[in-house]
Amino acid sequence: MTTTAKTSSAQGAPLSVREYEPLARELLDPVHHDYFAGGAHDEITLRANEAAFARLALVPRILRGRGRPDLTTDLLGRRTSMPIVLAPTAFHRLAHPDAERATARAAASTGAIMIAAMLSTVAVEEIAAAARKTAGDAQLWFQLYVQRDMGFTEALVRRAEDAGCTALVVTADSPALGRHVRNDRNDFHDLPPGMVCENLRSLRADEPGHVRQVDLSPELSWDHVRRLRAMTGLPIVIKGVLHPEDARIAADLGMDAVIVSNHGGRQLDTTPATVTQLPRVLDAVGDRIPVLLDGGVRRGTDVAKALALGAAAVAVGRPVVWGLTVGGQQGVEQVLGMLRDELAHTLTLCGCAGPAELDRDMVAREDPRW
Ligand SMILES: Cc1cc2nc3c(=O)[nH]c(=O)nc-3n(C[C@H](O)[C@H](O)[C@H](O)COP(=O)(O)O)c2cc1C
Ligand SMILES: CCCCC(=O)C(=O)O
Repeated sequence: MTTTAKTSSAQGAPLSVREYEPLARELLDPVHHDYFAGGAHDEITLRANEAAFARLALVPRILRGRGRPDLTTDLLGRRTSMPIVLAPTAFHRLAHPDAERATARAAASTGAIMIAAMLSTVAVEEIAAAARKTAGDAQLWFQLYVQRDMGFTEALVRRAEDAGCTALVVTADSPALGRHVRNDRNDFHDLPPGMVCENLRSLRADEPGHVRQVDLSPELSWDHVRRLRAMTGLPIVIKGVLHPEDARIAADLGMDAVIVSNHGGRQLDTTPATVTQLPRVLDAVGDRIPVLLDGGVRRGTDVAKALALGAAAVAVGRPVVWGLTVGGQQGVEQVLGMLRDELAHTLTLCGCAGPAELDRDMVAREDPRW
């Protein structure tokens, strides 16, 4: 095998997930690229998420004769093809005209769970229809920013239920919108003409689905979540957990899972990298409810590290947007396929028959003094 081949995207098809980013950047309006790529304030957390994975080392086991790994995973009582979920990301029409429909088809054809964003540019019913047409058993979770107007929140929940979504993902790290220097500089605060948040459309003429209609409020509390719990039989996942105590409260209130997330570094800057905070959250609730993680997952080895520490699954945000931008449905399929194949390869090299065979002893922290 030669080792001269350049892996740069200029040489042909991308060979790694990261190689999709510069390709997407070439295609996107620079203002929209900044929106997708950016993080809050100094983007310290944005960088920290990826850097923390690089500081962890995998310690493989040898000669265990495990054969080819099986990636199938149970999440919230249902089987999924792999422990890699599509994180909710808003505004897919900025990336590709097929928008969330393409993402949903790609997730469905890969057998992966898509978390549809409340702020999607295609209505949840249409996203669900696209997914189901591709695979009858496609699983869609619905991400919700709980609105203080609980009547409106309930209307959204009913739409998600009626569309066949099988879980609600409540984003809890956004009592205010993160400040993005890039968006401020670009004066990007709403969608361009002709695009709206389809799930926010209402019959009122002054509410045609503008981003500014979204209520991100510091008044939101566990009380709202309790009311949501009483409102629906769907499993509820709390996204944006960093403090172990919050994970404990979520479990006490009957939540079905939590996602350790700092919103991809887009909310409070200087929060810890998610993978460094994961063990603390797992120590608090890991034996009670599944703990997922997102932020900075770019390689199968990153997935394996999070799983080895005890995550039930990971979610990916920006890589999906890059794939969508570059190739619509096919681009997202390629990105998901790469992560799946890299995870399978990593498990093989670690001597594991499946994600469940990874354990904490197989991850070591690289000591920077060595
Ligand atoms: C462009 C973009 C839009 C996002 N929109 C949402 C959203 O509407 N709701 C939400 O809960 N999280 C949103 N997120 C956060 C993601 O769900 C996820 O936490 C984050 O992207 C994970 O980090 P990663 O991009 O490094 O994979 C968004 C992230 C990005 C990059
Ligand atoms: C009001 C836009 C919020 C979408 C979002 O969550 C993000 O861009 O991170």
